[in-house]
Amino acid sequence: MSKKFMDENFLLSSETAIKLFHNHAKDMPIIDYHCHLSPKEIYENKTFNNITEAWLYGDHYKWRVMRANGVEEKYITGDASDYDKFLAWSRTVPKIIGNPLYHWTHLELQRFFGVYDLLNEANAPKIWDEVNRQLQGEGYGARDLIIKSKVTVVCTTDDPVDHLEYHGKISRLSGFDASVVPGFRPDKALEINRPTFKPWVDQLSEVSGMDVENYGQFLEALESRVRFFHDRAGRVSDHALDAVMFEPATLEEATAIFNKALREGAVSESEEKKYKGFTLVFLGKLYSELDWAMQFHIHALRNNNSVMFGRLGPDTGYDAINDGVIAKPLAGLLDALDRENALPKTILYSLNPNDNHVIAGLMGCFQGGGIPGKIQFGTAWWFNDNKDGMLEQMKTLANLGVLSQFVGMLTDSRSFLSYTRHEYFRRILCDLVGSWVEVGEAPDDMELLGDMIENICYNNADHYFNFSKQALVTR
Ligand SMILES: O=C(O)[C@@H](O)[C@H](O)[C@H](O)C(=O)CO
Repeated sequence: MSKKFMDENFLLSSETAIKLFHNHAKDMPIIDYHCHLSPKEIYENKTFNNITEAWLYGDHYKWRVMRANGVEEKYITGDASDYDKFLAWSRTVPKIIGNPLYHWTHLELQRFFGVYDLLNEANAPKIWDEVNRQLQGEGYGARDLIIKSKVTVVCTTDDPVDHLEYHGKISRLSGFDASVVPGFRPDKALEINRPTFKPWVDQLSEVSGMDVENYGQFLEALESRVRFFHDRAGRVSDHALDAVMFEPATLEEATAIFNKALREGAVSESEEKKYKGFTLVFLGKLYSELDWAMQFHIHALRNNNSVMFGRLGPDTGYDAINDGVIAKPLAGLLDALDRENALPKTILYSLNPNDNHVIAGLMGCFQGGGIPGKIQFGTAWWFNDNKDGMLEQMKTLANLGVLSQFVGMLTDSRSFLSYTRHEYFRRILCDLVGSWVEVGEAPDDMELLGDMIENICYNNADHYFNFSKQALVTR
């Protein structure tokens, strides 16, 4: 007798797993410590005219499988009607069994709209009408969906030159109990060989109100933005290290490379490694002083389709997994900070699962300071954000580190309906731990295991990030 599709015990294959999920995971709140939601849309409590707006306007995960299913681009990012785009998605969903989007799509229909029908072309008209009726009613604005999902903290991803005006506006809202805090994403300060570098330096000067004519002034202005974010409840940085580039460098070397980049443009690979090495150590020391968590998202191979990059820009479903050597440069970077007693709390993610043991191994080299889980092996990211990837990441972490100190899941999403990814993760986590009990590899001690589950679902992140959970009134 096959198990009912996505019932209340979805992904739970033992009595222990069922008890752990329903009694310890299901009702825990959520700290979404990395996502790409728009602070403006949160402040404006953006509503959605239809499910295409909520589902398909920005989700490159869905765009990617639609293309693979043969859907023409006009029905993905083009000028087709919202209904026709929804129909195209409805035709795609029955074809993506085995892909997490099949589960996420039905979880979102179940949890936010009480719709338990399968999404397919035949049911599409009925689901379109019912879901849109609800979306156009009360309680489906961006902030409503955050509260409905029991989210206490949303950490967005923001450029250092961002004014964070919407974070300030949100913090002054009455009756909205979630905190929306900025995430410091200084990629444009690091990517010295990209065309964005010099224009960004000019922006930094303008926004900071400081002259930036040399590297020392650049670092001062960058520091002023870190402190600007900190004053507005920022406690997390995020770096996309598509390749881990690190070489030790002196201030004089980094200064000369910075000046060369501004004067001549391109610098050599070795110069780029030295510049990034010095600048990342500078920032890491600041993060450590301010007790921030530093995130490294490693090994994305971005914008591989140059034609579509030209048409649609980044984060549009044309990225892939990079490969390369990360162990030695990453070890060098972490050690450079640790030697100065300035290694901050750090979360290491790699898009390449071949790096899992490298990261989990390195993680163990730099724990300490009395901080539980100071160095984290980050949750399964992007192409790994599926049942197999999550299990692989958690088993590797358990085998090489301390799973009980894991800060758990994040959405990394641009959609306000993605919070069911936390439920998906929690079910997988409970089934993994439950499976150990079923075969006698873990004690059937529901108090011990229940605490472990609740900590991974929420409490660890609460302690680790120490976000302010009061609505913040910023200056
Ligand atoms: O670098 C990023 O943060 C983005 O590429 C992001 O990770 C990606 O677009 C995504 O959302 C993966 O889940």
